[in-house]
Amino acid sequence: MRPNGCFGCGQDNPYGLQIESHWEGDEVVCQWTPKEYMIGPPNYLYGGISASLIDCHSVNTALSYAHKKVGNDDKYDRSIQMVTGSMNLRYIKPVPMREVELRATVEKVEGRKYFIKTELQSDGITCVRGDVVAIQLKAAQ
Ligand SMILES: CCCCCCCC(=O)SCCNC(=O)CCNC(=O)[C@H](O)C(C)(C)COP(=O)(O)OP(=O)(O)OC[C@H]1O[C@@H](n2cnc3c(N)ncnc32)[C@H](O)[C@@H]1OP(=O)(O)O
Repeated sequence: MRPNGCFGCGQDNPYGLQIESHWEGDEVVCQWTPKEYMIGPPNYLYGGISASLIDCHSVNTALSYAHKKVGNDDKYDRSIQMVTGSMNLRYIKPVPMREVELRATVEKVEGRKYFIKTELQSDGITCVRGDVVAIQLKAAQ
């Protein structure tokens, strides 16, 4: 989707995280590498960055799923808009300052609410687990 200034996924935001999420079977996956200034505790990623990664990846999963539901797999429809309604995170292990992988699944959809489960992994080990409710905006329906 262009133009896109979103801090999480916007390719047009030079200060953002610029994540790229794609389907892999029933999961939406993203590989991403932190910049050195995104550090929190010594040698580990700042927790707020993990939160932002999970937030944006989850909302984009819901957004893409909503497109698929109406048979639109490849073209961004600006009338379908999502925001984060709530997000619950469990920080299980500190996240090393190297490539991470995000893996999201759509757990269920209730009306305009999309329940997304996302794991942030490092070397295949789950470090942060997120439960996100993305809400489709009314005006977009
Ligand atoms: C380009 C890619 C975009 C990526 C975006 C990255 C993620 C973001 O940063 S989004 C920004 C952060 N989020 C926000 O600013 C959202 C602010 N909140 C709002 O705008 C509104 O409260 C909004 C849209 C969530 C809900 O408002 P509204 O559409 O009027 O909802 P409403 O009619 O009251 O409720 C609809 C349903 O959602 C539920 N709901 C409402 N708010 C929440 C919430 N915060 N958490 C969970 N469920 C909620 C309601 O219970 C209701 O459920 P049900 O139908 O079962 O009764």
